Amino acid sequence: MSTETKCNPDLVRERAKCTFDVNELINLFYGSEKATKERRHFEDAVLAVKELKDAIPEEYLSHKERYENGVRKATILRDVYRDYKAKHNRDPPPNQITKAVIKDISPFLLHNGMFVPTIAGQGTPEQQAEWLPKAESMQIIGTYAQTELGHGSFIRGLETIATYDPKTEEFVLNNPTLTSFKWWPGGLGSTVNHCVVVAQLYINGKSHGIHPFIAQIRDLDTHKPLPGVKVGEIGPKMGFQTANNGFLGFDNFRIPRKNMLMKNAQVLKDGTFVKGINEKLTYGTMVMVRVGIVGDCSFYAALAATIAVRYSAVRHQSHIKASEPEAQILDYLTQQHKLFIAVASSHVYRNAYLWMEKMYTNVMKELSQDKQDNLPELHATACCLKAVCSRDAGSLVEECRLACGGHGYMASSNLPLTYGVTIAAVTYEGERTVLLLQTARYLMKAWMAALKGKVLSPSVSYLLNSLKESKKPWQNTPEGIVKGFQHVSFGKVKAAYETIQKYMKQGKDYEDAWNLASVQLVKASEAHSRAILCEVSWEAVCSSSASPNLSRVLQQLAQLYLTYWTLETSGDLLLYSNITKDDLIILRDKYEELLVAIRPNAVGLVDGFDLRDEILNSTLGSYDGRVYERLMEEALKSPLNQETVNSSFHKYLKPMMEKAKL
Ligand SMILES: CCCCCCCC/C=C\CCCCCCCCCCCCC/C=C/C(=O)SCCNC(=O)CCNC(=O)[C@H](O)C(C)(C)COP(=O)(O)OP(=O)(O)OC[C@H]1O[C@@H](n2cnc3c(N)ncnc32)[C@H](O)[C@@H]1OP(=O)(O)O
Ligand SMILES: Cc1cc2nc3c(=O)[nH]c(=O)nc-3n(C[C@H](O)[C@H](O)[C@H](O)COP(=O)(O)OP(=O)(O)OC[C@H]3O[C@@H](n4cnc5c(N)ncnc54)[C@H](O)[C@@H]3O)c2cc1C
Repeated sequence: MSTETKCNPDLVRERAKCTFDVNELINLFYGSEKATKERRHFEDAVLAVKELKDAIPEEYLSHKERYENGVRKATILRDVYRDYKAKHNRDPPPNQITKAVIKDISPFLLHNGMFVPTIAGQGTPEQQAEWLPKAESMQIIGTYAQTELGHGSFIRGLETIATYDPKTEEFVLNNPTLTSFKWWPGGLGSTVNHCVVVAQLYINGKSHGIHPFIAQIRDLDTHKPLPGVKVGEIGPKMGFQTANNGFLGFDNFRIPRKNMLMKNAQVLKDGTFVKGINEKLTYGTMVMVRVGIVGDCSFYAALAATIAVRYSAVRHQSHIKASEPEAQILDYLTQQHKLFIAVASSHVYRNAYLWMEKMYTNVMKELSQDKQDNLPELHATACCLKAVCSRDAGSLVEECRLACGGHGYMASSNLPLTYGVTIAAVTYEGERTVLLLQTARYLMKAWMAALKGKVLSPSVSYLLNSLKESKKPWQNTPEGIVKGFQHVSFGKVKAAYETIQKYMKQGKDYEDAWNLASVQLVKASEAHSRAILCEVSWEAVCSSSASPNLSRVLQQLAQLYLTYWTLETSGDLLLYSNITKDDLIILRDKYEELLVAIRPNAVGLVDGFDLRDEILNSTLGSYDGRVYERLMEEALKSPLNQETVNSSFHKYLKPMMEKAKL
């Protein structure tokens, strides 16, 4: 981090006010002092590579140049990872340094994030032995090709066909229609030479559902598409410009039988199909990534909050009191209301991610012992938390951007790009509504089990408790608020269930009744997620090992999250819990008190995310607060500023002005 001496004086004053040890917060957030040291050490190693520094901001590059620069840097970054592993005999620690290098999304994201994990999770030991060493060492580069032009959410409807030919012991891949073309996979455009293709399996004319296959699509030497492969890039998007998303179609393209990933289901040489123990295990990589996305949401909220809080400490505009100098905009309570929820939410998502990671690891362990009892709970929880955290994080990033006024609209603030990338997570890895409806299926089942008095899984056990105990008087404590959110979820689950029953009594079948109740079902899933986020984050704060000074601030942040959402969803609480108008007024006052209490620590709190200037990549958010200098320095990099008079003057403006004289 830069030294205090070069800092904007407002930031120096803010840091002096902080009531806790920022290093303690950093170590707590990242797990330990050792984890912080190792992460910083690795980040240093990456940032020391001169070739990874961009000469000019990426926004000035063409689409093609931007991609090529992305690939160039991704390959260098890959070398740094490899060297670290060779030297330390372990992978680099979790870090976000890719953001400092690639800025947008790496063309290797899908290779590391889904191609390798799918081979590891869906391949037999023999298949893993064959593919993993090549993939991990980057002898081959892959992606995860599932979504098609016509189908993304409903994957049973995928149209890519893999027909088994027992004579040659091969699968024949075909994309018979335009809508069957793969569309979206990252890296597919021009980067990868392999992919996991999710396709409908046909044996002797019989369909056996969707399965993952490994296909080599480009020649390893020339990189040309292999015969029978039509592949390309899908063009510019809201973000993800360097992710190199692509399309792909096969025309009678043959792959060996061993290329079907057969950990779950198998096709024997003679074409016998052996079903797996649970066909949904084929969806395993998506579950893992959904858990990871909750962690990503923590990062994006932290990044946007760091930029906006530091900027708000430096920026002065208008007066709170006419007699005083122009105020730091961070002193306006409305600004605190916009920003502190982003700081608090980052901690909430982080705790939820750690909680989900544990659940995921346990279920994977159980699955390896053929125990599937807790898989539905994992799937349902990953779906709703991914859906709610990504949407909320997108809104928080946008709010932080808006909170930076006009400068937040500058690409150099890094907030527009961050918004584009964060909001993508609402759609990828399962569209929000679709995932919330998956959780709703689970909630309806849990509700029916609760009605029968059965024991429920831990994450939904509150439904049974709420059913058994009549509503107790509202308590304006964090624990009381958590209970309140559980009552809301309980009430919404019950109402959605009863709505389905109502439509069925009117003669509708279950599917139509489900569709008619689906707005309520989505809301029930959201309420369930909110109850989990509140409970998990409050418990994490209460059981943390933080010192009293830090603990006080972390509790304030967690309470801010609880109170913010109580006030945001007061209508629901009035409907489904025993909260009263008076309680809400007390909580409104409490919320204002929390904003005021957090205010002196605002800069310390974002320093506690320990995001380096290179990761922030923002004129507004640097540690030293040299906002205006950086804005001007960045503006001067514009190619339009490299010449005094642009040729368009002579070509267009002057002729126009001269014509106007006639
Ligand atoms: C400062 C802060 C620092 C913080 C630092 C934090 C660091 C931590 C971060 C990360 C950690 C690392 C983790 C790794 C992350 C790596 C990320 C990199 C990758 C990013 C990728 C971005 C690019 C995007 C890729 C993609 O989008 S790939 C394509 C994704 N596609 C989808 O998601 C499709 C969505 N659709 C579906 O999943 C399904 O179609 C469906 C909606 C689930 C429906 O399926 P269907 O077969 O039709 O089932 P149903 O009939 O509806 O249900 C039947 C039954 O099955 C159950 N079910 C369904 N799915 C599952 C499942 N997965 N598991 C178990 N069970 C399942 C369902 O519940 C039903 O059950 P019941 O019948 O009992 O109700
Ligand atoms: C940036 C980005 C990167 C991606 N990367 C990859 C990748 O690497 N590999 C890959 O395979 N895919 C990738 N995808 C594709 C992504 O997984 C899909 O876009 C996503 O799963 C949503 O599917 P869809 O586009 O078909 O949306 P649709 O399902 O068509 O959604 C459109 C609307 O229909 C609604 N809808 C659909 N079904 C239902 C239903 N059953 N009930 C109620 N409403 C419904 C949705 O809620 C939504 O409002 C990526 C997408 C993006 C945006």
